[in-house]
Amino acid sequence: MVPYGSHGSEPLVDELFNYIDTHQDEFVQDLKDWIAIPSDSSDPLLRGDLSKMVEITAESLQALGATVNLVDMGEEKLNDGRSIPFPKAILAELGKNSSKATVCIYGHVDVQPAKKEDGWKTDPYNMTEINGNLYGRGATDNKGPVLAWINAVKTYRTLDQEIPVNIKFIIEGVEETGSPGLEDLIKANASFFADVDYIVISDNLWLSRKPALTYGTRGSAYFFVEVEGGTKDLHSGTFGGIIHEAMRDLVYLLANLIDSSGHILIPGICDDVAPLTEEERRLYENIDFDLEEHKNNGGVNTFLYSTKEEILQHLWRYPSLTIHGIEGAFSGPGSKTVIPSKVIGKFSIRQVPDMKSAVVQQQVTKHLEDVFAKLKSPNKLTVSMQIGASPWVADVNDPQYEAARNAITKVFGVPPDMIRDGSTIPLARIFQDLTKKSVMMLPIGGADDGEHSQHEKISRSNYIQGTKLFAIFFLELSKVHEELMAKKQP
Ligand SMILES: NCC(=O)N[C@@H](Cc1c[nH]cn1)C(=O)O
Ligand SMILES: [Zn+2]
Ligand SMILES: [Zn+2]
Repeated sequence: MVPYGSHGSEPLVDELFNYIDTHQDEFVQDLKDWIAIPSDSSDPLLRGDLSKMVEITAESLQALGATVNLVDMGEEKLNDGRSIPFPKAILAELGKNSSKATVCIYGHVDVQPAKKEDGWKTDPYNMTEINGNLYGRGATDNKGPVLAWINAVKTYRTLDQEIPVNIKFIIEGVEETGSPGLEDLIKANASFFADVDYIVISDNLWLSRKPALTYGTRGSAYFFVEVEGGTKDLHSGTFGGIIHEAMRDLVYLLANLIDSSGHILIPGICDDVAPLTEEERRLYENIDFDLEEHKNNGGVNTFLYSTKEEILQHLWRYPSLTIHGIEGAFSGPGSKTVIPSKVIGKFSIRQVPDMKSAVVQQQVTKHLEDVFAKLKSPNKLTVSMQIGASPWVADVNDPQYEAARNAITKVFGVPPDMIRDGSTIPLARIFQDLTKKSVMMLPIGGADDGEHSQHEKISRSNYIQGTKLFAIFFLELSKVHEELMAKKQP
């Protein structure tokens, strides 16, 4: 095995890049195999596939020489009272050299739901390459990036090159449902994380065609608001006009959450939002972000705001409220004349610094109860917060940010934009709070990848260049870590 540094770094970089370029079809085939497994964590019927996906990931890590531990995550209670096991989480480690930095990579192998009937042009579980893009559910969120890390490690192993850092992996299978049980897992495995110096997450997108480094995410407070009218669904010809319909109450409640200009109607909800400083305001000016392209990526005509600065601030540093759906409502084709007996409205609030989930829960519950009281309805209202994930913001002066900036510049020829993300990675803040370690997000997905949407994809180029980025990041991280350790020597 050739130790890194004994022959200068550039020949090694060339060797790594060359291997990755010449083996790219193999890496693409691995992604196709992974996407073929419908590991949708929201569907209890697919729990077997999800567990299989976790096992396959564990086997890939074992094949790299990692020690792999599959950790039990307990059981999920379903709405119908049944319980099914959560997929196990993977804790794996590769290398235990105390003179090297230890980096912990987090990812998830569960995916959002996807059906061809939702309007996909291709089968979401049969990865299809069109014009350099790899289409399939999980391509960018998050199977592609997880595999890119595995590819990077595999490249070192196959070339018999020493990996310049110790690597740990934490891979889970329920990120898309809010990572239940992950906080307990980290607490229960404190010794696994004790020697970790840096935590890296690659589970988001660039903002433009320029590579990015992400130092913050919004949180998520996800609510169910249930209105129960009677014991069974009824015929609207037989009961319509003589009863208090649950759906009418629910629609009224949902309509009182947000107005048409995007203003959240819950009293006090913005009280704790951190004020915008002059220094932060200036940050938005230099970020590469094309509003027209973003509209195009989303397939929308008009945004609620007209300037780049306003749009970025409303994605990153102000809360938003989205109504996602209604369980129990008639939603199929045709004209069914039903009165649903029980309906559950689902909405979430993307929380920002310095909002707290417990305060948000109390404000939302009180508001909905007050609005409901005005209806004088005999129906039963229940409000519950299903997910309470906090926002996360990191210190961009941490050494791993310097290493990532260097690696990005080497691979893509330009330094990254420093960005935040409007979505939620529950683990980022949990890790930061529990381990007090530096957390960074190093995305490889393109701005137009369409996470959670129809036609999700990752480009072949981002997947392969991303694999190179991760391989070079190990080298750059070992350098900045060594410098840091040398400075700390008396
Ligand atoms: N790629 C990260 C991601 O999509 N995370 C989910 C997590 C979540 C939040 N509430 C429910 N799930 C996201 O929607 O941000
Ligand atoms: Zn994700
Ligand atoms: Zn996701």
